[in-house]
Amino acid sequence: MNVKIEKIYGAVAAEKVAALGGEMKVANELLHSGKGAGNDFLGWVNLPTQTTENEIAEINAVAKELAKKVEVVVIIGIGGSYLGAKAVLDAINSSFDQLQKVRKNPVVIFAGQNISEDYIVELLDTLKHYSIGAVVISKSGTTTEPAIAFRIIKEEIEHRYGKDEAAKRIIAVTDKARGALRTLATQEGYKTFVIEDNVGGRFSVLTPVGLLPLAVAGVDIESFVKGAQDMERACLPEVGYDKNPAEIYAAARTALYRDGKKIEILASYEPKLQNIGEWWKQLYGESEGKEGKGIFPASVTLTADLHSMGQYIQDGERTLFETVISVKEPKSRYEIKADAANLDGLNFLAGRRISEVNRMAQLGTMLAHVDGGVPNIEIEIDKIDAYNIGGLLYFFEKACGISGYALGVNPFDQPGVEAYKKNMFALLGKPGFEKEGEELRKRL
Ligand SMILES: O=P(O)(O)OC[C@H]1O[C@H](O)[C@H](O)[C@@H](O)[C@@H]1O
Repeated sequence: MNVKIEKIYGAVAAEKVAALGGEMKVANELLHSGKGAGNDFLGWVNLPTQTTENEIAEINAVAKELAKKVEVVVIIGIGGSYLGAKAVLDAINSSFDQLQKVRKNPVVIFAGQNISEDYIVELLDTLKHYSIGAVVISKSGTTTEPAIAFRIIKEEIEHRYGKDEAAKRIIAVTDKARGALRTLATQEGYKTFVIEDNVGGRFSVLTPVGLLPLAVAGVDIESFVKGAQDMERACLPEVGYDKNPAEIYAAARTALYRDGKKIEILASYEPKLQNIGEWWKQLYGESEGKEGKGIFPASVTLTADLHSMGQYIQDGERTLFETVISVKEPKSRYEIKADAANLDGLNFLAGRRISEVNRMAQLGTMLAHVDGGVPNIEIEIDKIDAYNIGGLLYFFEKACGISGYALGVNPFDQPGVEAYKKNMFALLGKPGFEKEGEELRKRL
């Protein structure tokens, strides 16, 4: 991985960014010494190198067992219990995975990430035609959205296969002792995997939360973890600032934020990485957005969004900066052909690869945005595969911890998320919320 920050120097001087190196180092050291805020949630820091071959083998074995039985696996979860697996799966699988006629692995789909009645009914209707299983994921075991979806999918599986067989088609990933899902899993005899207490949801993609769904879908989780392990080593505080990708990225975005750039747009020219953006938004949004502070994380997929958001990025409020995930080499190869009529005038591209056109679009856009007052950070990965994506996600986690400490917040809590939950329960008349419900209804 290469983190290139030269294209921000027009907005903040190189010396100003470099001067933050020491501060980033201190923040990075805090993540390892455990002396910073939220230090009971630092289990993710050394997680990749602590993951054993046995743990990976067990996840693969359980996934294989389930995959043998079913055509479709419904992964139920929300937030950190959903976005990581979704992001990696989309990045690694064929863009048209669900249309493959010959398949080695079950189709993996997601539920519990919304409360849409239409979504659930359409899901149940579709599942009728397939042999199904489920992986239910909730760290707390009490989150409403996945709990509702699981209640419904569990009933469907039990109805179709009976309780005993259902217990073989359902796997739970949750807290080791607490929460309704743990109680239920024990009672029903589900196979379970544990999310350790010291790993927060948005930092849990390298635990069974991410690894199990990925294994079910046939992703090489060994390489995924290996990529994260190598990145863990590359981002250690012992690695000098100049060579430390997480510290460099954290310094660049911190410098820009302090200089008035309040919005970071994560961009990619590979549509498969779109959901990496969604995962990244939770990671940075929940970690930094508190106490009236924090960079607002947004994302775009280019070139598609150049035809929608491009205008704003080029000419709108100058509070933006852009971080581009660029990919050195595509997996495939396709050359544009010559056309005798050349009505579209594109024969000048004949014999050239589509990726070359994409590359020039990327380079041209970067310069246009920089000229328009949008500083650019480039995060370059070699290719989109399990190894490189594992590394990319760990890199973002590490840089997030460092940035959060530099911002002066606890990057590992999310107190603000409770506000909507309280109101929803009150409006739904949950026992214990009667008075709040009455007050809220008056305001509607
Ligand atoms: O895994 P769960 O406990 O179900 O939590 C799922 C998600 O919902 C919460 O409200 C938090 O804001 C997220 O950080 C978390 O990832």
